Amino acid sequence: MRCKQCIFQEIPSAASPGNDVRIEICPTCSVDECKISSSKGKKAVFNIELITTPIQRLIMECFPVKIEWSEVFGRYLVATRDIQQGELIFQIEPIISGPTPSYTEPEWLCMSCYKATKKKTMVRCSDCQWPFCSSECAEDEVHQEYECLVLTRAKVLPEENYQESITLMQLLRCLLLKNKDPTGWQQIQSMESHVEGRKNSSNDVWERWRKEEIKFIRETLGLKEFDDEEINFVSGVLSMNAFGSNDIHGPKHRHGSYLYYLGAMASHDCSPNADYEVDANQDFNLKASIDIPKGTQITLSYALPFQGTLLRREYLKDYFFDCCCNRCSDSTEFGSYFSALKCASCENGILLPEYSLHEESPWKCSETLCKGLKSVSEVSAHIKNFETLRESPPYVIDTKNCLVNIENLEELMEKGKPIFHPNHFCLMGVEFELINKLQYYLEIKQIPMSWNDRLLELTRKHIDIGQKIWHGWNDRYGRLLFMLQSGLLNSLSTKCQKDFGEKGEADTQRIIKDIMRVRNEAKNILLSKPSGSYENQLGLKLKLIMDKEATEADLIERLKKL
Ligand SMILES: C[S@@+](CC[C@H](N)C(=O)[O-])C[C@H]1O[C@@H](n2cnc3c(N)ncnc32)[C@H](O)[C@@H]1O
Repeated sequence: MRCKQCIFQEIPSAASPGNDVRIEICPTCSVDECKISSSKGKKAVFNIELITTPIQRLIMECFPVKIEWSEVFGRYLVATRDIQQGELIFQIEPIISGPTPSYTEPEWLCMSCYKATKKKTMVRCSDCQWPFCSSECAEDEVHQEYECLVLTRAKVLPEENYQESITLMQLLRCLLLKNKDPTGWQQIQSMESHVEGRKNSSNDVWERWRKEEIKFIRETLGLKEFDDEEINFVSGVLSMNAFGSNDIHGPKHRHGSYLYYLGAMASHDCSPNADYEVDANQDFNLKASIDIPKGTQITLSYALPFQGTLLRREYLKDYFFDCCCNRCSDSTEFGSYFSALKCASCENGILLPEYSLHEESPWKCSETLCKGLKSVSEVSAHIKNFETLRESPPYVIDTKNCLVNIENLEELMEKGKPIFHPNHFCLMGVEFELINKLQYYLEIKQIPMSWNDRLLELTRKHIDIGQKIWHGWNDRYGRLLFMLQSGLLNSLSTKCQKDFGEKGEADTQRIIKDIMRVRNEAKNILLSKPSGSYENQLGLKLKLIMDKEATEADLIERLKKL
């Protein structure tokens, strides 16, 4: 039997027969007796066999997480030792993965890597005719061993109902685990599926979808061995536990969905202390965004951290819990005022919910003498109206004419300013788009000084507010630091042309120090991202620059030559 914590140490003990063994801890790890119990209140057992396979590739001697259980969270991950910011906590292989439909890509997806594949150049499976982007991908064993035979036998071609079939492909693969991979199947059986919650939900989308799934598996594919309940359960597991590939900025986005046993144990927090990446091998990499002390719960964000509390909590209802994390409990969201509105009844007041965890709470003005008040539906309507405006011409992204876009984005923000606090997520969402546009102009060296100043102003603001709501290392923070250093460098090169070595020298030295500091942090964050991702490419670019300009003196030399 292996140690529950580090997984690697064999424990000399008489394991009880069957799969469920009492948890034992090796002397290296020795901590208190584990208190894991199942959510259904069964006795405290944990099937260690279930987690040995996916983590064989772990290189750590002592495993840095353990699973605990509470009434509120169900099972969750806890740090078994201090974990450092940026550290890879663990890396695991998926139980199973599958494609997810893409509403942005007009092409089909490769059944192996899930990237969009051009119909002209794709390779079809010689048996079932489903698409692959290359002959290498067409060798995919999962496809051959799992759905290929079923699709061939049922004569289901990609040409027919492609969107529906592709949406259900991972469900099919999961169900086929039952015979193909009993360990994976057992892992799935232990996962949260909220079957009852989905059944009783007032949202009739679940019900309609449930019928579609059953029809596809049992009728279209003829797999009568799976009954409604089983299909329902596995579908719930996928909805609650699967991870999307988060490489949306990469050169070729994978439209994939991945199920990981230990990954699925991470609980949610709107200001999480960890982040994940699905790497090129489809492995799940859990990384610490901040220092995580021993005994702390390790959390991910299931919702978008760059949305306000109302929207995040609404989204999390699909996971069947009301989020009560520290960020949701604090109406100011750690002093960021990310959801705050301006009071319409006085000059300086801001509107915030009186009771932040209470859905129907009125939003009240912060000024003691002001009676300014809005209902939650009025607040939601403001957000909805602004989002609708943002998605309508001329404010939608116009890739052909970026110049108009910058002016339009500024104009859109002007429209929101009378309603929202300057740090409101609606305004900051538009600002972030603006930052990216300005950065584009900076890269092609067509940025006037006034735009560079705007880029610096916005980047600093987004770093400051972003770190309040999502502390530490994350993709957005890394990208913002990259933009900040290039904006600073640009301002310095213009400044140097004017007064290098004269009255502005102290100022120049300060900016140079700033650039070196920002570059170092940006490089560390960006290079920790999976190779091939947009962030990693930025990191490599920065590394090249930093190799040439390793010291402040190198940077000054370069500036002098400009
Ligand atoms: C991906 S699973 C996490 C593992 C799950 N707790 C288990 O025991 O299998 C997601 C589910 O965990 C629970 N959960 C996660 N984070 C939570 C939180 N912050 N508050 C309450 N429940 C949470 C919810 O039931 C949610 O649907």
